[in-house]
Amino acid sequence: MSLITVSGLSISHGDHQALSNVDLNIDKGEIVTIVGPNGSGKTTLLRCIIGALRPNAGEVKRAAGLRIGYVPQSLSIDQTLPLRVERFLSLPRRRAPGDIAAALVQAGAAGLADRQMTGLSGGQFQRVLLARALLENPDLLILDEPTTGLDQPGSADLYAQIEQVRRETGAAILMVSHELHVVMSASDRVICLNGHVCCHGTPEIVASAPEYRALFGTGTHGALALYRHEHDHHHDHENCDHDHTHDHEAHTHA
Ligand SMILES: Nc1ncnc2c1ncn2[C@@H]1O[C@H](COP(=O)(O)OP(=O)(O)OP(=O)(O)O)[C@@H](O)[C@H]1O
Repeated sequence: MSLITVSGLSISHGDHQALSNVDLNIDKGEIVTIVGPNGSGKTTLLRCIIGALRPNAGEVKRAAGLRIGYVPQSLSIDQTLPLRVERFLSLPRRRAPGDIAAALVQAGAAGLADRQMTGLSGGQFQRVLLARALLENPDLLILDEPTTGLDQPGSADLYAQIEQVRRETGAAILMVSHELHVVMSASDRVICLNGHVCCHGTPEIVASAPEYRALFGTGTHGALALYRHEHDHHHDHENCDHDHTHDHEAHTHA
C-alpha cells in the first residue's frame, strides 16, 4: 500500500480555488518532486498532505502509523532571541543530545549544535531544518523548496544530502522544487501542478510532455518560463492538458 494516497482533492482559500481534483500517491522509498509555477498550489498540497489544511473535497489517506518529517518553505526566527541549534532542535519536544547529534550528522550539519540559529548561513539553516525533520524518524520526508535562497553549489549539495538521507534511512521523499535540471536527474517521478495535475510520470515522460514544456519551456531549464505561464488549460488527455496558448518556442503543438 502507498504511504500517501490523495484522491479527488480540491481546496479553496476564501473564494480562490487553489487546487481542483488532485490525485497523487507516494510509495515507500521513492523520490517524488512537484514542479509548478508560483501560486500553482504546491505548498497548499503539501500542507493538505501533512494535515495542516483540510480539503473542501476529496481525501488524503495516510498509511497506518506513518511518520512524516516536514521541512517548511521558510521559518522566521526572532533575530533578537538567542537560540542555539541544539535548543532549537529540542523545541517543542525535548530530545536526547545523542539523537540531536545523530540527526545533525545525517543532515550534513555535524558540529553546528552549539551555534546560534541567527548566525547560520542559508545552507546551514536548511540543514538544521532537515535535521529537525529527521528527528521524527520519518517514513516520508516532505520538503517545500528546500533550496530557497541557496546558490547553485549550495543547492546541489543539499539535494545530494537529501538523496543520501533516502539511501541511509529508506524514507520516501516528496519535495517541491524550482530547479528542474536537478528534479529531472534525482526524482523517480515528477508531478507538474498548476491548480490541478497537468502531467505526471517519470522525469523523461514529464520532460517531453507538451504541457510541461508549455509551462517551463526548453531553454535555461525553463526557469524564465515559470513567470510567463498563463492559466488556460483544458483537460483532454488522461495524464495531460494539451491546449495552452503560450508564445514559447516549445509550444508548437497547439
Ligand atoms: N492563506 C491563504 N489565503 C488566501 N490565499 C492563499 C492562502 N494560501 C495560499 N493562497 C493562494 O493559493 C494559491 C496557491 O498558493 P500556494 O502557496 O499553494 O502556491 P505555490 O505553488 O506553493 O506558490 P510558490 O511557488 O509561490 O511558493 C495562490 O494563489 C495563493 O495566493
